Amino acid sequence: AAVRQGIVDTVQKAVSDPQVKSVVICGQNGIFCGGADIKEFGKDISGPPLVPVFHAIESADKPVVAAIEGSALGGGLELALFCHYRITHSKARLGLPEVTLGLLPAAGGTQRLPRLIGVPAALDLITTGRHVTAAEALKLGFVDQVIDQNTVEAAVKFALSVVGQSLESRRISTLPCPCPDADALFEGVMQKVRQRARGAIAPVTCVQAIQAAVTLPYAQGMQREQELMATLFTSAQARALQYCFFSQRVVSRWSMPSGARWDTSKPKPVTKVAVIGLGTMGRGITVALAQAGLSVVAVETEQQQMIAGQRAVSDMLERAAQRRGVSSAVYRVRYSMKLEAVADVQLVIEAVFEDMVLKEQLFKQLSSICKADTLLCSNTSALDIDHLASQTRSPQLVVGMHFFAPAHVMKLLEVVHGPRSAPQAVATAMELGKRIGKVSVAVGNCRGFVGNRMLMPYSQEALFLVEEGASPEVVDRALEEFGFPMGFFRMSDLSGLDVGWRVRKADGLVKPGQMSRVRQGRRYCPLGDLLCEQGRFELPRGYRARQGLVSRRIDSKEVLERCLYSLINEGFRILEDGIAAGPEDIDMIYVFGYGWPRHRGGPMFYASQVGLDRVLQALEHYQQLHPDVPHLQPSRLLRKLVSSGSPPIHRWKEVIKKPHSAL
Ligand SMILES: CCCCCCCCCCCCC/C=C/C(=O)SCCNC(=O)CCNC(=O)[C@H](O)C(C)(C)COP(=O)(O)OP(=O)(O)OC[C@H]1O[C@@H](n2cnc3c(N)ncnc32)[C@H](O)[C@@H]1OP(=O)(O)O
Repeated sequence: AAVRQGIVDTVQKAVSDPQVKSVVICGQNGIFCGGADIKEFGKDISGPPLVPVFHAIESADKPVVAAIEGSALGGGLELALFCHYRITHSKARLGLPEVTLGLLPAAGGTQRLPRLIGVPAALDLITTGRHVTAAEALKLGFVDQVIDQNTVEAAVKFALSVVGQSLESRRISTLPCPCPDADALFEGVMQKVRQRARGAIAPVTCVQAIQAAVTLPYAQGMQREQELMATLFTSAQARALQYCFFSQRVVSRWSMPSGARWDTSKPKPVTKVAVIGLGTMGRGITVALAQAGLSVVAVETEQQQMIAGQRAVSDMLERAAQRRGVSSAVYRVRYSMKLEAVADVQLVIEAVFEDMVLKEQLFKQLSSICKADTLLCSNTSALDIDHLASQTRSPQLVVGMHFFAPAHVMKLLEVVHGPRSAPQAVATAMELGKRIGKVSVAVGNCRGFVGNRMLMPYSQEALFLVEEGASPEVVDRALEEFGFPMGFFRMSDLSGLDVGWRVRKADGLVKPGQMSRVRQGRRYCPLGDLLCEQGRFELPRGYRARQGLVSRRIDSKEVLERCLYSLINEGFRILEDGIAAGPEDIDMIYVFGYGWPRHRGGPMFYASQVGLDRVLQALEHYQQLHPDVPHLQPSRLLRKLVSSGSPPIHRWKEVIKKPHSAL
């Protein structure tokens, strides 16, 4: 509000003072403007409206120049688009990212950008919200000059040089908005956006607003923009997306149950890293590290795997180099078939087959080969980090670094601390994650950590629903309509049914050829095992008949409640156990690692929006119907939160109080 008031007062003064011949608008400390303060959005917005004063800038009879350094995003770029000229530093980033916050650029962005750069380019920028470089902005035509020197000085010089020149063609509101074949264009774009948006309303509303720029005169288009913004501004999706924006930053300020924190633990410098194992995960991890400029030693002891792995890594790096317009020689990867090659690295990431005995041996060997202060990390997706640590001479230097496939693409990294992991080891892994562009979340050590632990009840419910009569398609359709890119069954098919089968075997749950539906004292569905054993895909009907199960009609409400609420319930247990520091950590893991739709904020945020009492009631209802399913038993924390009046999510920590490690 204070910035808006400052802009209004100063612009009015500058425009009306006859002694002022031209005006330059710049930001402080090398940043033009990151846009509206998102924290103001939840409340009643105070301070003056900006659009009228922005129009006063455009209609001024003296040149107004934006000097853009750092960022010009959202309302910041919209302000610049009202200026007559835009001079930009080469390192600046520009964009209209409102769609990522569940909004649209409502200070004229949807009406003015298409007039300046054409409808197709504006549609791309506004519906994706992507940031562009100054060079791309120049090419697209929404900045006038890109410079490497002092931007404000250059803008002042320029502003003085154009005093007295006609400003007619510089007023974007007066430009036409031509769009040949508009109907076909918008129909095609709308279809594409709907498909990509998976239920998010903001991208679709952005398209409607841009369409108004084509079909309506400027003033009416501006009014339509306001009306459409009003439908988004207080929406649940906007709240969820803005929660995600802040949560992504909250999780970087990690803490451990011991009290160790991000701001009191200093990471160790890391320049040279080793990756052990060149399977799918090892390849992706090697590429991610090399792309971030680290020197990587990739070790694989099996010759065929080494040949295939080396080729795959080289291909990926070659493509990355082409995209960046550099030679692939900038990437430093050395390959070796001997473990001794890791002797001088500062950090090792083990990515061998998911087998505890194999990993135990490897950690023992690494502990004797590596320097005493080398950090030893495991990419295991579920195994006990503390047990691996106990194989080494420095257990405090062992942490989990759980990547998600494909590791050079997926944004999530779970950094797993065991009870003995030193804060510095966690700080180093978190810092490395940040350096390679990951959203890193620090979590405690338990079976499956956070993400996979919560996936267990979710996947079991999906299978139980099929036992009871739902087809895999019905389950997947409900989950995909909710916003997941893939339902449980499609996801399992893609990642390989044998992956889960191997985990269940290791847990002693698989009894080949046996149909028993109770294992280890609880309900179990052997369908997945039977599929793997027999290689069959049309199994459920015959299976139900053999088991004497009577099929019933299952609707998408039940699919969602049973799959999602049981996953959420496990999330509450994770919070109770101190495995995750807060609900934001769980939510970012699900948004960045498991395809949870971002516009629904993550499972814990979703629970808070549905209403904790409703989640509790539904769990109680299903638990009565299925008393042999322990994961439907509502967690203590959920009950405690409901009996504390279901506080908003940012106040859950007060109810959780002192977290403790279960181990
Ligand atoms: C002068 C014009 C103002 C416009 C005012 C408009 C008033 C509203 C009426 C009209 C409505 C028009 C519609 C306009 C809507 C918008 O403008 S929505 C906002 C659009 N902008 C963004 O989405 C930018 C978001 N921020 C970023 O992308 C990045 O933060 C950055 C700016 C590129 C900087 O990145 P980096 O250097 O990596 O720092 P970070 O760690 O990300 O951020 C530092 C801290 O700043 C907080 N923060 C950043 N942006 C905002 C923001 N827009 N609002 C509130 N807070 C923000 C961020 O949370 C960090 O905080 P801490 O975690 O506490 O350190």
